[in-house]
Amino acid sequence: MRLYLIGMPGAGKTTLGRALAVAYELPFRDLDQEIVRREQRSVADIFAAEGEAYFRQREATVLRDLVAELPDLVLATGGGTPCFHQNAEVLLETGTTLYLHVPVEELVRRLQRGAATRPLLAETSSSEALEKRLRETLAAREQFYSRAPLRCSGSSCTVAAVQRLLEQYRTSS
Ligand SMILES: Nc1ncnc2c1ncn2[C@@H]1O[C@H](COP(=O)(O)OP(=O)(O)OP(=O)(O)O)[C@@H](O)[C@H]1O
Ligand SMILES: O=C(O)C1=C[C@@H](O)[C@@H](O)[C@H](O)C1
Ligand SMILES: [Mg+2]
Repeated sequence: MRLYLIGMPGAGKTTLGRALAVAYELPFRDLDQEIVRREQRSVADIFAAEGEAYFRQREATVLRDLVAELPDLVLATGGGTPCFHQNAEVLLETGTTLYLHVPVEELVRRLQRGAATRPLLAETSSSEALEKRLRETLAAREQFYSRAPLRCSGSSCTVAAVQRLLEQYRTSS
């Protein structure tokens, strides 16, 4: 089985993905970390040196490589992954996608400290600016995120809750 976690930066894709991989005894990969490993430089450095278009190309390629390589997988995607290069179709066609929906106020709390190191949030100097950027980003991305057949919200995104969701989904489809 392949399980893909999508959602905004700070939604908890990596944290929950790791825990789900342990629970299901499946390999875990984090798409951002795989890109960093292959490029031998940070996401911020890739954006700074090559620009976003280059990063999106690498993201699309590494996603497809991982899918081809691993029939069993829990994958934490990057925040923008489903929004570029038909990646959403790859996710929908090759596994089960779960959208982690977290209110913007909570994302601001989680991201406030690390925003400077995130290329797309870097110039948000105040929490108001960060909140505005996150709201705009979510509004643009919701159409991609909401294609996921499974969704959990805020504090209900626990391992046990996702396991129940997956079980219901499997028996109904
Ligand atoms: N359910 C949760 N409740 C509260 N804090 C959480 C929860 N899940 C994750 N966090 C915290 O929120 C932050 C972001 O979590 P995480 O890195 O898992 O998110 P992500 O969706 O992978 O984000 P990124 O865009 O950086 O890849 C971390 O500091 C993490 O400890
Ligand atoms: O939301 C985004 O577009 C991004 C989120 C991160 O996971 C990284 O993939 C990168 O910083 C871009
Ligand atoms: Mg992550």
